[in-house]
Amino acid sequence: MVAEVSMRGITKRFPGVLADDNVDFEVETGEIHALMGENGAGKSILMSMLAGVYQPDEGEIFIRGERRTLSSPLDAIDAGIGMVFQSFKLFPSLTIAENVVFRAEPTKRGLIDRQAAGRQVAEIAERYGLSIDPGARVDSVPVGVLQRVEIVKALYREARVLILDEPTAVLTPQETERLFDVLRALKADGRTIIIITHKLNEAMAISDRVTVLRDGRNVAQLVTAESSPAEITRHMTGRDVDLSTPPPAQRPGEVVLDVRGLTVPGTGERNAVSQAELFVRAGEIVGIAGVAGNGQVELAEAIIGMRQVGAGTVSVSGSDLSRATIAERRDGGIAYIPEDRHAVGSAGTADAIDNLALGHHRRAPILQRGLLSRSAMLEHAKRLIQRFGVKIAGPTTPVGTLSGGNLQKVVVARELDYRSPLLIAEQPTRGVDIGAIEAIHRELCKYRDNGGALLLISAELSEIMSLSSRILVMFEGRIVAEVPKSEANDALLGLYMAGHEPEERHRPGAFAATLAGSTASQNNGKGAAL
Ligand SMILES: Nc1ncnc2c1ncn2[C@@H]1O[C@H](COP(=O)(O)OP(=O)(O)OP(=O)(O)O)[C@@H](O)[C@H]1O
Repeated sequence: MVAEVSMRGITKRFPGVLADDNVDFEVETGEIHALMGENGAGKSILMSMLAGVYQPDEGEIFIRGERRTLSSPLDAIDAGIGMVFQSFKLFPSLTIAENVVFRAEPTKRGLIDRQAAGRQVAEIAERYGLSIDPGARVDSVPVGVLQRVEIVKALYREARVLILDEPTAVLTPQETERLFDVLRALKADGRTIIIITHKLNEAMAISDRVTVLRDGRNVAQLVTAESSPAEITRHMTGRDVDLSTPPPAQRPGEVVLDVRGLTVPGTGERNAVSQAELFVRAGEIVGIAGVAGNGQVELAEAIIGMRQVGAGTVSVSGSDLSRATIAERRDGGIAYIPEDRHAVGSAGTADAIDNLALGHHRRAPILQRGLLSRSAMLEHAKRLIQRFGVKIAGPTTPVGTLSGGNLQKVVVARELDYRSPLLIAEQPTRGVDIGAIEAIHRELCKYRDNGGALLLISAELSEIMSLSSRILVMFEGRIVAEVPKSEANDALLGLYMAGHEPEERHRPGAFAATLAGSTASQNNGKGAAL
């Protein structure tokens, strides 16, 4: 049988980096094929060559037995290949429908038929259960929706081969299930799916076969049903990885973050965040769960000062920072790992030395007698690159060229190294490989054990449940429930995330009331420590 896709002897070099090294990669028609490997293993670049974004230095590509030169994405689309990338390739000022049909617009009497475009996009979205509003402008919708737009865009072009680069990173468990239903339907239709993923459970659930890349080489091709997560992990990392639940927190200390009555205006009628009340204590991790777009990002941005607040206060370690600038808040003790590591978390054209020094440049040893010390910056960068195992050609490499997971490590390393009393971490392990997730979780727990207060916002319920001692659930801009770790499970959190009324003891504030009560009785009725 002729393979749908056959890449033979593919090599791709960048200055100082051998991204793919003589890779053979084959995918059968109508299969779902998972492409796995650590950050920087060469997965995205290999698939970018199939999508016509990059050209191999050596090797050949055959599509259904025919040798093809894919010099551009248009060539790839012509060959029936569509790719949904990790970083979105959308025009912010255009609508979702305009983005989807861009360069393939339906026309009527020679003019673009906007109505038909909106209708067709809505039809695809509905058919595959991807909820989007075709008329909404791209810059007005949250990151989770953007991912769905990218998926619809590829589906609109009716790709025979659909490549998805970590498509579920921004989806909830329920949305992921729905996407998998879509993928299964596409497969039943005879289409071929290649899914790049770091999630073993996803690969096990959805794929027929798995190819593993390590250091740019194809090290294993496995039939999923005959393999196991442990075997795949060993091929990816060359070692056994400990993914057991990290040890629980010790007794938390004083309140570090205290948010009261925080309201953040939204773009429409509804507030993005309404009357949020929350606190995080020293030595404690508090998780925020919620379907993307329910105010989590706005809440974090309001706390760090990136967003205008309608009402309410934000205090850190007893200081009211509600009117402070971002720089003052950072100096006041807030570190921040933003959801969008490209646009917010890093400067892509700057090198690792500069990116890792950001924020640290106002303090010794990097700031010396009012001047930046380049040698201190270099030492700082080298130390963090080593500690976090960032795969990078050298400290002077622009971080925009790093693989997604490695860029994430740069941002996490920089923010943890502030040793701030409060850390707000949004999706800290999104797109990060298994070994690195283990490392980042270990670092976050170490931060907590050293007395740090961590507000963790994550779409990964398993991550939230394994790290947090309390979980707040956001729905339509409100904190609607508060669940202690001991009572949390997927099903319960899923219900609250979908807006179900919480049980009495999970109502927000119920925990603080218990705490205040017990502290009050311990204090002989002299009042709560909160
Ligand atoms: N434009 C570029 N210039 C220089 N090096 C690059 C460029 N793009 C990628 N690289 C390097 O090529 C290697 C492979 O990158 P690739 O993005 O394929 O990794 P990946 O396996 O997809 O990783 P991740 O899981 O983190 O996304 C990495 O070391 C990366 O830093």
